[in-house]
Amino acid sequence: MLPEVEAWLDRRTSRARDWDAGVLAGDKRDQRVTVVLPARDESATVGRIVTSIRTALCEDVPLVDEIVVIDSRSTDGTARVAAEAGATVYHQDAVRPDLAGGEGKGEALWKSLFVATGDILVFVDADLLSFTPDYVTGLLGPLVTDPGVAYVKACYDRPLKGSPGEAFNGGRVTELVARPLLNQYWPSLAGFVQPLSGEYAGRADVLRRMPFVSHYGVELGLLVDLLEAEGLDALAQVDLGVREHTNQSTPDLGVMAAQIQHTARTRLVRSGRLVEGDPAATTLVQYARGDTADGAYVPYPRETAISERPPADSLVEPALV
Ligand SMILES: O=c1ccn([C@@H]2O[C@H](COP(=O)(O)OP(=O)(O)O)[C@@H](O)[C@H]2O)c(=O)[nH]1
Ligand SMILES: O=C(O)[C@@H](COP(=O)(O)O)O[C@H]1O[C@H](CO)[C@@H](O)[C@H](O)[C@H]1O
Repeated sequence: MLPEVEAWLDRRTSRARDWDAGVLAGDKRDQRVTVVLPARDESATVGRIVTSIRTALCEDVPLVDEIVVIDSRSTDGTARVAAEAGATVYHQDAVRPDLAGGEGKGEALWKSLFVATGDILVFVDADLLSFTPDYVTGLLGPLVTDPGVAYVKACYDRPLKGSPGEAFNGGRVTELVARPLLNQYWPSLAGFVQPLSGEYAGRADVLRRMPFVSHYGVELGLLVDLLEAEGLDALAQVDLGVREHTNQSTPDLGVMAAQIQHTARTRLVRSGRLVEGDPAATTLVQYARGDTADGAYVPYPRETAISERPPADSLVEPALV
């Protein structure tokens, strides 16, 4: 491990219990805080998370000023559930409709930059099964108290359903793809225990200067780009204990893995560390047994291409007509 990473781990790692919501509510002064939940078909979990944030961190303690849910083309009533729980809900395609064409989680997060009013934005996945308000309090701690911190990632144990005791059985793409890639090409980021964690927070003005990769490339893209733009010491992590969420299937994580590999490749090419000859293929052929009598395998081509939205600040707001 690089000496700078060892020093960073010591200096820039804290724990949720180090931070008190009431104290931070006072310390934040006139800074507004928005919690953003990107949600695609999360009606089973989004309501409890929004209610938990609203009651504990808006009503009981005035730490959070706004809860935004970006409805990411849900078909299960997510928007209604989130609104009934007290969130302000925006459909991702209804935000800046003049900017059509983005896809996936990264698009939902990028669109939140055009509607969230916070000076500090906290991103929380809407499929969490273990959410508690100190997830938000912990992520806010370093940002509210240290102007030198621009971005904070959660870290936690990630047990996988069916293997509750194993802290790192979950985060399969992290362990099999992202962590190896980061250690090979961005060893300064080796101190992040959960580089793909879906809970993180940042200063809105900094995030508005960053490009957002589409789909599931957004977390790796932001981490690598923020390292370059802001430097390692502007980044921090907070130990939130344990995180459980609705896990995707392994084939679906294969698509996620390919999107993350594409994201890493674009950054390596952009920085001149990799010369791209023929462009990488973006079709991932997966397999399943067909329903024919002989049960032969059937190929399932999956699209893994990523795209990238420019920094929000680089776009001129549409003229008011
Ligand atoms: O097109 C998408 C895909 C995902 N998500 C949300 O992004 C978060 C993380 O996605 P997911 O749970 O699919 O990823 P995982 O946690 O399984 O890696 C969840 O709140 C999803 O609802 C989204 O808003 N739009
Ligand atoms: O960390 C991971 O390997 C993946 C999959 O986690 P699991 O193996 O389902 O626990 O989950 C994360 O990665 C996504 C891509 O960055 C994020 O968008 C998710 O929020 C995060 O849960």
